[in-house]
Amino acid sequence: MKYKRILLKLSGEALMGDDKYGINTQVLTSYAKQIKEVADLGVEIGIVIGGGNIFRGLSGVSKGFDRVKGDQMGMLATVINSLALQSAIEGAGGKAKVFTATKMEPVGELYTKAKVLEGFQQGYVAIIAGGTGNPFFTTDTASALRGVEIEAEVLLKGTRVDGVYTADPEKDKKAVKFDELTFTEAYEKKLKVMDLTAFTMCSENNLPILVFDMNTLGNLMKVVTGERIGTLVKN
Ligand SMILES: Nc1ncnc2c1ncn2[C@@H]1O[C@H](COP(=O)(O)OP(=O)(O)O)[C@@H](O)[C@H]1O
Ligand SMILES: O=c1ccn([C@@H]2O[C@H](COP(=O)(O)OP(=O)(O)O)[C@@H](O)[C@H]2O)c(=O)[nH]1
Repeated sequence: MKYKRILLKLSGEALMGDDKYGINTQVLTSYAKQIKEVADLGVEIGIVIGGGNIFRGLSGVSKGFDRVKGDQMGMLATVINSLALQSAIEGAGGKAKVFTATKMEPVGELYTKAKVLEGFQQGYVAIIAGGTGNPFFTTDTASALRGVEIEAEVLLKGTRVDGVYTADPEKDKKAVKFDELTFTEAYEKKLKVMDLTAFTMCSENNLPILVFDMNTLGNLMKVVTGERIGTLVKN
């Protein structure tokens, strides 16, 4: 096994699959299955999930919402996705707890590092919901923060592209994939791996990021067992 403790960031937008909005059951089930398989190996898994499939604070602003309210709506959207994922992991026969950045009992327990580590010892996957709890941040930043806090060995960014490219592969067919690069290279080449706040947090705290395609069944297992897929970004 390559990693014993991971922080998995799942994009809310990827959860839509081919739908226009919300949660696609097939994608959700595939995520849950992959997570359960890896948890069964004894890997300790913290998960931060986005909310872009339901609501993004910035898009609220264009509709006339106050930014802070919009961001709070976005953070609540991540809680909705987290509950769906918890339910799907349980449906697949696994064990998962939801922790929230702000008080929300009985929806989830208030997040603390200690509670997450205790959950790991009891064999639970820890879904850490509600972003950072603060507006003007993203779930990328929340995943960097929680990853550093829980002392994960790597931040696995599961998304719908299979790594970091010389340009956005969804827009530029000639883009070439990197197998590995440093934080400095990614920064200088202005490659969109994560937003800069998240990126800096990882770099300063020496938390490597591995970007990989989570929408292909079995990929999470490959990553955790050390098969070289995706792109590794490190110091
Ligand atoms: N240099 C790049 N390498 C890889 N993906 C990129 C790059 N630039 C932009 N992207 C885009 O970033 C997306 C992945 O980021 P992610 O945060 O998971 O998506 P979202 O912002 O939709 O939640 C991809 O769908 C891809 O189109
Ligand atoms: O710490 C956080 C995390 C998220 N958000 C809000 O939640 C929304 C959904 O998160 P994100 O866009 O990161 O989700 P993803 O792109 O991964 O679907 C964001 O647009 C923000 O409005 C926030 O305000 N603070």
